[in-house]
Amino acid sequence: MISAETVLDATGLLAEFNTAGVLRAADVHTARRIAELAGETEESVILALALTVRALSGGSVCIDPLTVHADVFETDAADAPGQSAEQTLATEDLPWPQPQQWLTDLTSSRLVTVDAGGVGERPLRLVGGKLYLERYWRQEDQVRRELQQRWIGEPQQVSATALRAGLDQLFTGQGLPPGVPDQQRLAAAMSVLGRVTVISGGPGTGKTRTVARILALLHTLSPRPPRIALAAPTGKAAARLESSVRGEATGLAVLGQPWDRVGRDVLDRLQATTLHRLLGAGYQTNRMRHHATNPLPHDILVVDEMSMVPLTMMSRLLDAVRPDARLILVGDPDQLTSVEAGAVLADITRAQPAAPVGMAEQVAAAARRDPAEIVPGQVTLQHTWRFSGDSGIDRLAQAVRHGDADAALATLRSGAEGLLFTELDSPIADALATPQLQALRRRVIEAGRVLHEAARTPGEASTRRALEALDSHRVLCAHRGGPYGVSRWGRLIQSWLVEAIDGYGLDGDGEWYYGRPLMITRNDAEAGLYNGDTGVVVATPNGPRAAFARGTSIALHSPLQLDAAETVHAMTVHKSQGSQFRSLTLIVPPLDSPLLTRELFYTGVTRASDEVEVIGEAAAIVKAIQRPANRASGLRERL
Ligand SMILES: Nc1ncnc2c1ncn2[C@@H]1O[C@H](COP(=O)(O)OP(=O)(O)OP(=O)(O)O)[C@@H](O)[C@H]1O
Repeated sequence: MISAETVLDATGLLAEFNTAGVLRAADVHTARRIAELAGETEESVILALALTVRALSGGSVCIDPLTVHADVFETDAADAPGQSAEQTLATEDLPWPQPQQWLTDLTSSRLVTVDAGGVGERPLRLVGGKLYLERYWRQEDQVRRELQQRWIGEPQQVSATALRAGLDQLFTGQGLPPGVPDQQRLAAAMSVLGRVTVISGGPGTGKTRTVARILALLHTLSPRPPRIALAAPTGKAAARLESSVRGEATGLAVLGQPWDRVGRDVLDRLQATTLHRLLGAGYQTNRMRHHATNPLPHDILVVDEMSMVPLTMMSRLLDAVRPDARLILVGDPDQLTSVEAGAVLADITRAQPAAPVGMAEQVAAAARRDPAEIVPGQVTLQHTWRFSGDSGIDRLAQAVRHGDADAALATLRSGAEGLLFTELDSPIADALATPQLQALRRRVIEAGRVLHEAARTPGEASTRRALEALDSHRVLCAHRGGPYGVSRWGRLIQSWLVEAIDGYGLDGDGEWYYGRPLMITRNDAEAGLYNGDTGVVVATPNGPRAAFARGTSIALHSPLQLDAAETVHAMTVHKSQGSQFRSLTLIVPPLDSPLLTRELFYTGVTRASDEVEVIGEAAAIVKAIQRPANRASGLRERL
C-alpha cells in the first residue's frame, strides 16, 4: 500500500518493510543517511538500524534481532471518523533476515560497536544480543552504573535509637490484618538508611502517606533541615503529589509534637514540580541546567509516578542528583510505561541490587524484620488501604496484575461493589446506539448537570464544586481516533449533554461555555499550565475563566491565555495516568488493537476511587490481560 509514509525511491529490504508499514519514512531516511555516511551497504544491517530507530517510537530502547519479527508493530493513529485507528500490522510474511546470519552481519559491520566496553564512536551498539542506538546504550549503561553505585553506598549515618523511636511513632502497623508485614515501615527504614529506594505499590497502598511520613522522620533525624524536592513526570501528577503530601500533615497533627509542628512547618509548605522543571530544562533545548557538574542542591528527592519516566529522563535525573543525597522513587510498575522509550520502573523493580555489608541487618533491625526478607533498595507495598474490604475495583486490579483473566472476568461479572460490566457481544461500532449505553448516559448527564450548575454560578465555593464535579466521572479510551476513540466518544457525550441539560453549551461566551471541561495539550511553564492538566470553564464577574485545581488553591486563567486546550469529555488512558476520578467508564479497544495490553487495562481501571464501568467484549479483555506490554530493554538483565 502506498501512503504518505511510503518512500518511493527506497529499494530492497527497506522498501519492503516500508511498504508493509513497519518502517516509517523517517526510519528509512535516518537509516539510509547514516549508512551512506559510514559507507555501509549490507542491507540486513541497514534494516536493523532502521528497525532500531522504529523501535524507539514503540517504547523499546533496543531490538533483539532473534525475536524482533514477533514484535507488535502498529500503524499511525488515524483520526478519521469511522476509521479504525492504530491497527496491528501483519509481519510474518516479510523477508526477515535469517537471525544468526543477521547477528554475524551486525558483528562485522562498521556501523556497530560490539560489547559493552569502549567509547563507541559508531552509531550502533550490540551488547548481549541486543542492538541499540549508541546514545540509548550509553543512557542505559549510565542508569545501571549510577543505581548500582548508589545501592552499594555506605548506609547513611543516623542514630539507630532515634530511627527506631521515630518509626515506632509514625509506622505502628495499626489496622493491618494479623500476620501481614508492615511494608510501609520497611520502606521508611530503607529510605532513611539507603541512597536509592524504590517504593512500589498499586493504588491506595499508601505510597504517598509513607513518603510524607518518611520526610517528616528525616526532618527530625537530620542535624539541619534537609532540602527536599518533590517531583513527578507531569504537571498534573506533581499537583496531585503536592496536595496528597500536604494532606498527610493533618494525620500527623494527631500524633502530637514534634510531628504536628513538622506537618505544619515542613509538609504543608512543600511544593512539587515537574522533573523537567526541577532539572532546569531550557525552552526547546535538550540541555538541562542541572547535571553532574552542577548537581541539584537537594538532600532528599522524591519522584512520584515513576512508571511514566522514560530512560532519557532517568539518566538525566541520576546525573543531576548528588551521590550522597537520598533518592526515593515511587510508582506502580504495573501501570503503563512512559510514552518515550524505556520501562525504567518495571526494570528496576525486578532488580536484585547488591548492598553494602550490614545494610540489610540495619534495615531489618529498624523495621523489626528478618534480614533474609530484605531486598535492599526495594520495597513493595501490598496492603490496600483506600478501598473497602470487598472492593470490586481492588479485586479486579489484583486479578489483572496477576495476569488472571478468568478471575478478572468473574469479578467483572459478579456485580461486585463499585464495578459494572457492560458486556458487548459484538464490536462496539454496532453497539453505539443500543440501550447498553444507558448506564453511561445516565452517569454522564448526572455529572454534567452538577458541573454545569456549579460552573455557571460565580463564586469560589461554586468553582470548587465545579472542579470536584469535573473529576467525578470520566470516559477513558485507548485510542484517539476511530469508533473506540476519544474523538467519537467526546462527540457522543457532548450531544447527550446538549440534549439533556437546559442551556448546556449556550451559557457563557461561544466556545467558552460554562461547564466546558478542558484539557491542556501543550506545556506553558510561564502560565503554570502543563500538557494533560484538566480544568473547567466557570463564570466569574469578569466573564468566563478556565479554572484549574492547584493543590488546595484554584488558578483562574483567561481564555486568551489558553492557546492549546481542547474539550475533554473523554481522554486516553495514557493521558489519565497520574489522575484519579470518583467514577470512570473504560472503553475497551477491539480485539485487533495493538494498544490492548495488560498495563493499559490495569491503568484504566485503577484510575477510579469508587466506581468503574467497563464497556467491551470479554474476548478483548482476556486478550489484554494475557498480553503484558513487551518493551525491549537490557536494563532488567544487567541490574
Ligand atoms: N498505614 C495506614 N494506616 C491508615 N491509613 C492509611 C495507611 N496507609 C495509607 N492509608 C490511607 O489510605 C489512603 C491511600 O493512601 P495513599 O494516598 O498514600 O496511597 P497511594 O498508594 O499513594 O495511592 P495512589 O497511588 O492511588 O495515589 C489514604 O487515605 C491514606 O491516608
